[in-house]
Amino acid sequence: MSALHQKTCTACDGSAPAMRAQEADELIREVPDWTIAERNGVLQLERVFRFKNFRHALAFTQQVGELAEEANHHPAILTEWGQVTVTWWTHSICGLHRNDFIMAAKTSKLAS
Ligand SMILES: C[C@H](O)[C@H](O)[C@H]1CNC2=NC(N)=NC(=O)C2=N1
Repeated sequence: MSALHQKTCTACDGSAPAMRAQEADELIREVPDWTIAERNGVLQLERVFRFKNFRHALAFTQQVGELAEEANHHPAILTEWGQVTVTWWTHSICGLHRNDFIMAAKTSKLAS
């Protein structure tokens, strides 16, 4: 089976059920640098990427934005001096979908 970062997001029209915590706990093993957070009852995937200054953080932000546009799947991104916090979840289902784990793996690949 190919690695998660090589997979493509599938269409998610909002009819798919949000992933349960147990399933998310299994998939997180494939993206161990990411954390599952719950905000307002919504499970999300989050990782902080560190950079040496704001310019590098901004360049990474742009790369993540391009990745998101290609996949038509979009994260929340907080860009600060020296760090970028990327948060993935699927808005249409108010929770996690396999797509979020694929995007997390692709995001990590950008930074490696
Ligand atoms: C119409 C368009 O396909 C949708 O609004 C997409 C865009 N990007 C998205 N990104 C994320 N993270 N979740 C969504 O449900 C989502 N929906």
